[in-house]
Amino acid sequence: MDFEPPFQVSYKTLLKKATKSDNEIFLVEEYCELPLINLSRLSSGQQLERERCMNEIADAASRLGFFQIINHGIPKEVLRSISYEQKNVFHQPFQKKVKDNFLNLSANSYRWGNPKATCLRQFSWSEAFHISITEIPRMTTEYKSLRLAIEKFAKAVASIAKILAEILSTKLGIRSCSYFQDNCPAGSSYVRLNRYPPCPYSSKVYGLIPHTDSDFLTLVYQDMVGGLQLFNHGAWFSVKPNPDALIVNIGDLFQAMSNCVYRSTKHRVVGNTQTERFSVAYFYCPSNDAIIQSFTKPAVYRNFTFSEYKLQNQTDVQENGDKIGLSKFLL
Ligand SMILES: O=C(O)CCC(=O)C(=O)O
Ligand SMILES: [Fe+2]
Repeated sequence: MDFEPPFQVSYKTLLKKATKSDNEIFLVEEYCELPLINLSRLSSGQQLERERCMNEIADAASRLGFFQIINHGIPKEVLRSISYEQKNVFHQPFQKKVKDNFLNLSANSYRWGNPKATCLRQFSWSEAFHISITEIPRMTTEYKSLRLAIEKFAKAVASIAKILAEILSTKLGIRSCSYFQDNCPAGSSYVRLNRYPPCPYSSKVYGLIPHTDSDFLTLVYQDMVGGLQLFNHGAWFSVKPNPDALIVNIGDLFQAMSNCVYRSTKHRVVGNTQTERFSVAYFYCPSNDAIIQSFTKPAVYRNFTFSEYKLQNQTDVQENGDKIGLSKFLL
């Protein structure tokens, strides 16, 4: 199939190790029931219902760093349309997808595998379009329906991200917090379209390597294939797909800002030998010069700007093949 990235050819030496290794590291049997939060209660006329809903959100963010939301208000059509369009774009010929001006996005927007990986555990058997919200309007008209689908999805999810961020900061005891309003303009966030092609070594090679997200919050819409796993109390658990839910996870910036009250939980994706998998992630981020500081004292991490954080992560990936993250900013 001409749309498949040439993993086997380009990463031959690395993948040879997978055929030799009999270390089946991803056989996770256990499912993790993510807290399922009904967001419609936020607009309930009853104060008690609203309070309960907000407490559940804060509780899930601190216990697990992951939860699911239902009745989130995103029209089914918006989700159906982004799913359809992302499948279509990933099924374009590989030679087209790798061209710098494909979709008229910035270079390096399309990613596959990991050119910096020096060993299997740094390698991801997946492809993605990483898109800054500011780039969406200039996407090529040839893919107008994709552009519209991303635009609608991003707009709907952005408003949920902002509401969740404000609830989480209120629950830290911060009153009338305008931080997100002031520091997270719509254009600073990102959408990432993910595709996990069938992988012949799926029990030995990651779909997406274990990582934490470098943002405040991530919202993910996934198909029904499954493969997302999270690390909790020393073990990996699979997340059961729910067609009506979006997954929310806390990113590093909220962990820093909350002095570790909210958890940026490590997660990964395990591929499938037979079936391709799709997901769309929305990363709720501040502007580059926003200062990330803890709301409460004493602080666990030193203050840093978002661009400083991204630069440090990039350097770490260059030098180690992997992100080190917040531990570099401990006081
Ligand atoms: O595909 C998924 O379910 C998760 C994707 C993810 O973790 C990411 O893009 O950061
Ligand atoms: Fe992630």
